[in-house]
Parts: sequence; C-alpha cells; structure tokens
Amino acid sequence: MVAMESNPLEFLEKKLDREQFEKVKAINNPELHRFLADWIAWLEPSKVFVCTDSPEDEFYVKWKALYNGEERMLETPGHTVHYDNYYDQARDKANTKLLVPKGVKLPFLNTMDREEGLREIREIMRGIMRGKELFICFFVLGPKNSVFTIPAVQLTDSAYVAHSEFLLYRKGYEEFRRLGPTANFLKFVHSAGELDDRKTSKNLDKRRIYIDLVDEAVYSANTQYGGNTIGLKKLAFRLTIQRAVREGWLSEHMFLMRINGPSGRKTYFTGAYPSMCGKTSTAMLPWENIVGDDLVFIKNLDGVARAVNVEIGVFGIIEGINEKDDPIIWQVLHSPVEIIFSNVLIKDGKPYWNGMGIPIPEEGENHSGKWWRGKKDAEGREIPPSHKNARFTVRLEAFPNLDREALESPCGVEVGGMIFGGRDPDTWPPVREAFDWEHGVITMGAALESETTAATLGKEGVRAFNPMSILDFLSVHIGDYLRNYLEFGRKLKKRPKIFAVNYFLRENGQWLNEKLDKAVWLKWMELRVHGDVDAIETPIGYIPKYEDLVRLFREVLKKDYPKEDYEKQFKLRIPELLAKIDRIEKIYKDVGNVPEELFEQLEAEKNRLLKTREKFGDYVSPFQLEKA
Ligand SMILES: Nc1nc2c(ncn2[C@@H]2O[C@H](COP(=O)(O)OP(=O)(O)OP(=O)(O)O)[C@@H](O)[C@H]2O)c(=O)[nH]1
Ligand SMILES: O=C([O-])CC(=O)C(=O)O
Ligand SMILES: [Mn+2]
Repeated sequence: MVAMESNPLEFLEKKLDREQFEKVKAINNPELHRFLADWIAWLEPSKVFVCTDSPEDEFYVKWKALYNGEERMLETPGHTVHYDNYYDQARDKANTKLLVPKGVKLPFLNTMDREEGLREIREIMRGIMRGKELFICFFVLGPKNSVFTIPAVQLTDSAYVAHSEFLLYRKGYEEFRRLGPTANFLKFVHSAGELDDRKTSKNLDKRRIYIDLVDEAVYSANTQYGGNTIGLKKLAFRLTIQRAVREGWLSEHMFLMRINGPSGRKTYFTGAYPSMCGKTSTAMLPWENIVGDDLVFIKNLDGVARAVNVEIGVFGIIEGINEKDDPIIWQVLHSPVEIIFSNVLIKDGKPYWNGMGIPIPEEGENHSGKWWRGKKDAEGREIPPSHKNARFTVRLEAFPNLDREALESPCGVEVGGMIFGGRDPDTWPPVREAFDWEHGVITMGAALESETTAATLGKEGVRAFNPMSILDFLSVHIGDYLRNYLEFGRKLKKRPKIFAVNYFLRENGQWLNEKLDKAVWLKWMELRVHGDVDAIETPIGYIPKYEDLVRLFREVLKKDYPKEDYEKQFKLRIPELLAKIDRIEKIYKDVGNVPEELFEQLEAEKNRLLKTREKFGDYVSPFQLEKA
C-alpha cells in the first residue's frame, strides 16, 4: 500500500474534481474509499471519472471509447468496432495466476505466492495511468437486492472495457449506496497499458492477470481482450467460485434457458460447456427462450435449486453466425441496437466475419490492421477476414427470445435439468441422462473432456480434461469443489436431472450431427424431466428411444431421422468409453483429496461397460441395448 499522508477521503478530495469526489463520498463505505485512494495514488491517472447509474455517466464512457479511438463508429447507429492487439485475441492462461498464501497448493492452474505476485503486479502497474483517465464503475453480479447479489467495483483506463460492462452487467452505484459499509464487494483493477497507433495494448510481454483470492481482487494489465479484462466476467468468476464453495452454493460456467414443453409447460435448464462449445448457440434457439449464456449462480431456496443469470448481456462468438443456423442473433446483429463488434473485418462501415454465409469483401480492416485476402502474419500464416474468437457484445434485452421475467426474478428460476457437454469427437453419444445426481455429477460433470479452442491462446483441438467446463477458472481445490457439488444436490428436496450432450461427434472428418440437432435433444430432455417418455438403459445412463427422436425431429425440425443416423450417433463406443474412464481416474488419483465416491462411480461405470462388452462386443447398437 502507498503511504498516504492523509486519510483516504481527504486524499480523494485532493485528487478528484469536486463533482467526482461528491459521487464517491456519497457511498458510505470506508473500505471502498481506502481501496480507491490506494490505487489512485498508485496508478497516477491524470483524470478520474466516477460512474453513477445515470444515463449521462454511461454516455460519457461510451463517448470516451470513441474519442480515445478504442472504438470506432460503424454505419448502423449504435454499432461500433473495437480491436485487440493481434497477439491479444484470447484468454492468456500462461499469464493468469491465482495468488495464494504460502503453502496453499491448487492443482491444474498457475498459482503464485501472494506476496510475490502482488509485488510484481504493483511494479507493473505503478504509474501506468499517467496521462490517462481512470473510470471507476459500480456493478452487481446477479439481480439487485436479492440473495444472489454480489456488488463489484471496476477501475479501468479502458473506456472500451467500461462500455462493455455497461452492456453486460446491472448498474450498481445505487446498490453500493444502499448497502453502505455492509457491501461485501469484489474489486477489479485494469489497465490496457501503453497503446500503439491502433489503440491496442502494446506491452504484451508485461501482460498479467493476477487473482488475489484473499482480498477478492483481480489485477489485469497490458491487455484489452474481454476475457482478460472485463472484471465482472471471467475474472469475477474465479472469486465467486471460491465464495460459492465456502457458502454452499454453485457458481457455474453455464447458460440458463427455458425449454418450452407440451401445453405451454416451461422448464429451465442450465448447460455447462467449455468456451466455444455451444452455450450461446444453444441458448439462442429461436423457439426456446434465453435467460443467460455464460454464467449462473444456483442456490438452494426452500429445498429447490434456483438459478439466476449473473449478467444481462452477451459477449458472444461471432464466427459462423449465419441467417439459417442462428436467425435470432443474425437479426439482432443487423438491427440498430448498441453492439460492440470486436476483431471482425470492416469494409465501408459494415462488419463481416468468417462463416457468415454471404460473400465477404476481399480487403478492409481487421484485427491485423489493413487487410487483403492472402495477407500473411509474421509467422507466415494466412490471416482470415476475422479472428476465430472475434465477438459481439450486446444487451440481452435486444433479443426477441429473451425470457425477461426469468432474467429479472430476484429469486431466480427453478432448475429442471443440468446439462454437461464439450467437444468430444469420438466417445459420448449426442445426449443421455444420468441415473441420479451422483452419477451425473461424477461421470458427466467431473469427467468432462473437451478439445481446446481459440478462446484461449495456444494449440487448438487437443483433448483436455475440463471438469464442469470450469477448469480454467477453478480457484479452489477440485476435491473441495466436487464435495460441495455433491452436497448441494443431496440437500435439495427436489434434485434437477442431470444430462450430458455431445454436439461434436466426428467420423472421417465429418460431423455426425447438424448444428440444429441440439434442438431435438433439448426437447427430449424436457420430456424426461417430467417423465413423459421412456428411455433405453445403457451402462452410461439413459438414451432416447428411436421412435421418440423420429417424432421430435419431425415436430421440431420438420426432418426425417434415418435409422442409420440414430445407430451411428448413439452406438455405445465401449473402447473409447473405457479409455476415457482410465484417463479420468488417473487424473484424479494423481491430484488426491477427491471424494471417494468419485472412484466408486467410475469403477461401477467401468464394470457395467465390461459386462456389456462381454455380451455384445466393442460397439453396440442402441437397438441391441433396447432389447437386452
Ligand atoms: N459442429 C457444430 N458446431 C457448433 C454447434 N453448436 C455450436 N457450434 C460452434 O461452436 C462455436 C462456439 O459456439 P458458442 O455457442 O458461441 O460457444 P460458447 O459456449 O457460448 O462459448 P463462450 O462464449 O466462449 O463461452 C461456434 O463456432 C459455433 O458455430 C454444433 O451443434 N455443431
Ligand atoms: O472469457 C472469455 O474470453 C469469453 C468467454 O466467454 C470464455 O472464454 O469463456
Ligand atoms: Mn458464449
């Protein structure tokens, strides 16, 4: 901490303009004042702007993003484009570290001694805002004034980051005022650092994202990409997982959506898939309703699991969004609502991206600067029109399929089903249901694997262990995390059903499913939650019967569903399933301190598979299993 010659409020009064100081003073929270004074003294901004919940303050931030050149206007009113540095296009796992007290060990993620990490990040951030304006913004995670609410304060010198947060989170200044000294808030300090001509972070060698688990604060420097900088998103997620495990609830990397069942029945599902594995595309199905697409909190309220969306906006992947597969997002992206496009191709004021299903200009400007088809980067790789991880940022209220009531409900919605899924080319069937809570949590959630994607820096397409899709964010020991999960379900009077999906089965380089097939799996799961259809029992859970899928394909997609497709997709792949169990068991054995029943569940599943193999061989048709 910097030595301040006076008390925090006196210091702030000296540093801030009258108007800005009054806004800070109006929040009665000495801890907040201390934090602000400390960091303002350290960062040395030339100017400070404090955002209240007023439309004028939000407008000021948006204006500054344009004025500073971090965003540029596009042809459609409300649309802007933002670029990140060519080498700053995804989450930087290598430079993201959990700062832990001496002696604390967490498997899988980079950890660092807290004292040392704080010293390093302080050194990097000393005076980093000289000549810049600091924006102080207040938000809340989850609905306001509810058992789910978590207040958070964001300090940033990037108007783009602040603007993104105004699209993604509920404003929290008044909530801070209401809570006063009782606000138990999260803290985020970000600086994009020195910028180049294109207004992108220049000193990537000093890019750091350090998460202080003790003080519930995250420091992020010399980066702009949203996944590294938007405090309330994946940075806060590390902190809320820790809180959830301590307090006995769930903070998860999940979409939240409503599946519309027969006769107007509404059933809510959460879905945990790793980054770039289909959360947004699933939650956006036109005939269902979205509540959230990335982060949920789930609490036990009167014995029922109830979920809220942590956010109110979408930071979504734009690649591949086309009129046919994603009609709703397509429509929103072409309407005059507030949208930030990031790392896409711009030509004559219009945005273009890979796989949009219409002709793309041969030149323009993109994440590499001036672009033409065939342009190569310094590594000799051809640069596509837009980056694979290019995104759009928009409020959920822009979507006609939003379930507004569910989004705003202070006690959330009842969770009927929880889905786990990832990019699995060859092992899991498209959809199946767990035998019970424990079976689902262990063999579907804790055993999840998924191929790596462009959402993180590094090699793509590598099969990786990713329990509950949260490995990148796991700020507690996996054993404690799983114990909390199992316990959470046991305490419920009514447990959600657990399912696993796999949209990414491949054979000879071809997908076995079309992108919209997921719509059928969802309808089937909805029916199962209410016991409306039978299913086939297999060693790995219940799978759909062919005739039910035929009917649903017809009703939902107006398509035939050939027998051969069903057999190919749902065949039990015993060698792959067994190999997977071995991989997972080994990982957990090496980690240690995991609940014993994890091994019991995996062993039991292995034995069921071995028995089935004796009877039917390595690959078993679902029709054989149905008869058995
Ligand atoms: N082959 C195939 N690709 C799909 C399917 N569903 C989604 N995708 C692709 O997967 C990619 C990521 O999908 P999203 O829905 O944006 O992923 P997400 O889980 O929201 O990702 P984050 O926002 O990073 O957390 C997109 O390129 C989609 O086109 C599917 O059913 N089949
Ligand atoms: O955090 C990000 O970079 C964006 C995102 O949703 C994810 O990667 O899960
Ligand atoms: Mn998404």
